[in-house]
Amino acid sequence: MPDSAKMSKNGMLTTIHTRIRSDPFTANYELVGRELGRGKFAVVKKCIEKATGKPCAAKFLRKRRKGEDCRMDILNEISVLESAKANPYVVALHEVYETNNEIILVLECAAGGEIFNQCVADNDDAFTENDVIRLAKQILNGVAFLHRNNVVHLDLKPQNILLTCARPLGDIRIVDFGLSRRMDKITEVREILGTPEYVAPEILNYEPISTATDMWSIGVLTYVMLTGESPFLGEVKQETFLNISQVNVDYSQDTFEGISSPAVDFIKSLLVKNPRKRATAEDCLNHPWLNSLPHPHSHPHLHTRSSLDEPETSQSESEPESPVPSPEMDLIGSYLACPSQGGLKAGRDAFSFSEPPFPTRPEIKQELIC
Ligand SMILES: Nc1ncnc2c1ncn2[C@@H]1O[C@H](COP(=O)(O)OP(=O)(O)OP(=O)(O)O)[C@@H](O)[C@H]1O
Repeated sequence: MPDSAKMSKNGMLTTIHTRIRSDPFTANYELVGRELGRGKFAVVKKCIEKATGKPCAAKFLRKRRKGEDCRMDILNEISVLESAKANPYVVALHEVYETNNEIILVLECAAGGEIFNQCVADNDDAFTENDVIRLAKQILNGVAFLHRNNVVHLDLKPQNILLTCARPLGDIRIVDFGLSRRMDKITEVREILGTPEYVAPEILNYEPISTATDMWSIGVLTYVMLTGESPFLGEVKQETFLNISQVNVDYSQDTFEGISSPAVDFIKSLLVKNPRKRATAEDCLNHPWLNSLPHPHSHPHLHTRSSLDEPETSQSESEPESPVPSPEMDLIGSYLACPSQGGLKAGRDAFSFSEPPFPTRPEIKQELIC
């Protein structure tokens, strides 16, 4: 049965076309191996489709969270996945099952795990600059597709960019659309979204969000992929937020040793406080760094493994143009940012707080994302 509902005022899309199955998931899939990962309200497990032997990833999402029914949030995630199914860099959704307590998304399995692991690796598994160029093009291809379809991801970070294969280095898959929003019919956003190290200054300042909000996160992501360091990470969340709002970034030779200057220029075009002056995904795809010849050297953090001998995968040429025109993205809504719920874990978790780190706009009623 198709499940449909209205667009909610905060940009959640809850009309879906995928049939929600009520027969037992285990009748059609066998769970195998260990957990692939988990988030706050979901656990992801590897499974095999019995009929075909195909490996998949089953994301088990709890419908009730903190005493609230969050089924609509899950429908929003499904809806976004559906709208991005033509893009090869957004994880594919195969099927959806529903039980009393959970909704199970059967996803394409990205067997190479999170790029986070290679970002923090200090050995031969770390990325070279050429690897980062190839992966950044793929991330931008996926994000440009979302943006053309008026979708913002709002939680882009190394834990949500997966690899089809870690060695040899495969292609990326963007996952976790739990915080994603449609930007066209949105009237107001009064939620706290994102992950401390990756959130844009406009979120901390209660200013409108837009596709540019994702672009800031891509700037942070690229910095982390190239240097292995998180540019705004402070000892405590308040320090992280201060670093973000002051755009306090270390572009020193020391940090960027062995990394080309177009790479630094690329990051600088994204870590711009004013969202209107930030590069768009299309701008980035045309940036000289992504269109340069292979770089002969790598940062010491990155070592020397080269991706040059690995096959190039399909890029934007294969992707159909979206018919949806770009909307005005700049008066979408306001975020209310709130303070810490404990120590940072190198950006693993999206945040939602109980009190703001900075003075709040009194007229904004706080609504926590569940
Ligand atoms: N398709 C997939 N293939 C392989 N691993 C996956 C897949 N989807 C998710 N994972 C793993 O599970 C983790 C959690 O998934 P996801 O981020 O979608 O869950 P979440 O509960 O929405 O997370 P969060 O609390 O950060 O919002 C991912 O970081 C990743 O490691």
